[in-house]
Amino acid sequence: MSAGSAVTGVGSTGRAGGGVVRAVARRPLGVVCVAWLGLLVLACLLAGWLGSSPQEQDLEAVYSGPSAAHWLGTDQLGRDLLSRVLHGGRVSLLVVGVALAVHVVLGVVLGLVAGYRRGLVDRIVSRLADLLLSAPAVVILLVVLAVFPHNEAAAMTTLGVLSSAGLARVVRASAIRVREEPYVAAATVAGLGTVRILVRHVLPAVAGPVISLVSLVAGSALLVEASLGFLGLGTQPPEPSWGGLIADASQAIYRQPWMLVPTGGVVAVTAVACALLGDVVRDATDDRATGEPLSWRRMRTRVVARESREPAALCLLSVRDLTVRLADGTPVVDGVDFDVAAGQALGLVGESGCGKTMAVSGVLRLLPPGATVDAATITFDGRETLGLTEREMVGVRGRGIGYIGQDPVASLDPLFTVGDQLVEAVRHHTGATRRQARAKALELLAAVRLPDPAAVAARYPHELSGGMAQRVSIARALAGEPRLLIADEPTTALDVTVQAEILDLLRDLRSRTGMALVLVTHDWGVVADTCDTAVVMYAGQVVENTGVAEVFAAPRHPYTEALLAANPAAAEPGSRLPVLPGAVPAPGHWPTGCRFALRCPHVTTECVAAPIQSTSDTAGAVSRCLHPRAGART
Ligand SMILES: Nc1ncnc2c1ncn2[C@@H]1O[C@H](COP(=O)(O)OP(=O)(O)OP(=O)(O)O)[C@@H](O)[C@H]1O
Repeated sequence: MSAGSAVTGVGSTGRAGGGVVRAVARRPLGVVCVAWLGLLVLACLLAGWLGSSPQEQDLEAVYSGPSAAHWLGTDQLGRDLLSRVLHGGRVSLLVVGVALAVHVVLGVVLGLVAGYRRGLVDRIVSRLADLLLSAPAVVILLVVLAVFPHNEAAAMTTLGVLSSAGLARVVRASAIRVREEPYVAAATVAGLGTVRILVRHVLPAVAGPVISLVSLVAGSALLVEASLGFLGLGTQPPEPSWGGLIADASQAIYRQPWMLVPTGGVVAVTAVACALLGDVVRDATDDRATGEPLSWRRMRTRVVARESREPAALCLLSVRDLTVRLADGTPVVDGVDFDVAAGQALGLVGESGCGKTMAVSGVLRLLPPGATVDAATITFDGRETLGLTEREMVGVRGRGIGYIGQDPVASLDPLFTVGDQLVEAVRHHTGATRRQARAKALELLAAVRLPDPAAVAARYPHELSGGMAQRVSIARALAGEPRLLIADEPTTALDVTVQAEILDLLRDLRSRTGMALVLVTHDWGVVADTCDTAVVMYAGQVVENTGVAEVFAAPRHPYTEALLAANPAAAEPGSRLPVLPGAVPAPGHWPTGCRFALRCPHVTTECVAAPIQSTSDTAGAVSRCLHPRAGART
């Protein structure tokens, strides 16, 4: 996805992120519906002050039509209909509120948990939802009312439970979509716990569908309540309820047909207003769903520790024999070893599809659903991470290892301002008060060289340029003061000038904070300028691991040599750009022997006969080649 399209896609999301309320307020129909419902609720709440008592009888004026004394007329006992409609509304709206509260709490909690956690929880919730949706609601309501006669609260609670299944399904579907958004992955990498991510990032993003469906259910619940009252199963006379008033009016249909207008009218108009509001909210929030999910996802990764192999002593991060398999068992990273010392910068280099992203994702344990991580060891800061639970990994990510990705705008939650997101990260990592976190957030924005931090903090992600957004995501990654920052092609989506600024910033931060850096890139210029060590990957394997000066002076592996020769930055002006012919074999189609053999000008029969093992020279430089290039030390 180009930077431009990313900004556009997130921009539309961000616009709606200003709030469902603002989106609805821009639609006249929405304003009318909200105004009607708001006024009605207010009038019902103030019924005691607005009209006479609902039981006060005026036997001189039974069945009267609208008049100055009785704006909506009177009933069979001369009681004021306006007063009875408003007092009846209190009862009806209260029990509808009970149904909605149960509906929302159950539906949202079950839907969020099922959609976000997936697996067994999802299957259980889905089956439960199927069961509730197939249950005959009317029969169950009648049974409940038989057990609890005239208890509308019990009936409405049951209705809330039965209808929550539909909401749970809608929320589940939204949560599945939202959890694949890069900003949710970024929040996970920043070390935020599940509940916090659900409440802070997923819940606001599913607010649109939830409000839309709840409005529709409110209309239905109102009709059910009115029907129960009409059938005499609900609130009993002389206490007014909307259903009871309609029943009274229907009995006087020949004597005073007008009575049906205010009693039936208020129910009909309110139910229609709820339904229309649901439609308006759905239309207003539809464009919120347009953010394209990227490949980074929140995942439950199965981790397998192989037979022990010693991690490198004194290394901040030590990875041995890291293998990552997709859900179908296809390996995409195969036996990768590398070490990062404290304060060191390591460049992970290779063509697209070589497994660089998957290797760092394996370390962070953030992989596509169903993927597995096998390794002999992944030690961070002296601690083996393979045995850590997901909860313990949350502590490692963010505070121990920060992460910034390729698409900075997409990694920020479009629903919150930059300031909110930084304050959240700082508070999460440091436990600071809101005020302290705010001050720290501004410091971080200044540290990543953003002019006028206060103004930037007030902006939404879609109001930032790509370079600004990347600085913000670096600031957020720094909130936990990580000892290691993994930057996965952090400048891919940026133009050349901004690329240089961001790399300069990373170098500066590294020298100021002593933070180690793993930089995933395919740009040798970036490696030369920023890194101490180069790890070259090809078809899921490390084919060369050596110091940066050494790799430029004497590459050992023919792939490294070819990759360096194809570096456009080293091309002579006016000459044809060098290219590396052929393509990286796809995972699942790796040859048995040397994986570079098909593209290698030095290939021999023994290269293709059996897998090639890594060897290291006296200085510790590693290569995976039977015929290392001239100049290589032995
Ligand atoms: N979610 C996924 N599902 C299936 N295959 C995937 C997924 N993500 C990556 N792959 C495959 O895994 C292999 C390694 O991908 P990876 O993204 O790690 O490569 P990379 O070297 O980082 O490339 P790039 O520079 O393009 O990001 C590729 O063949 C890719 O197609």
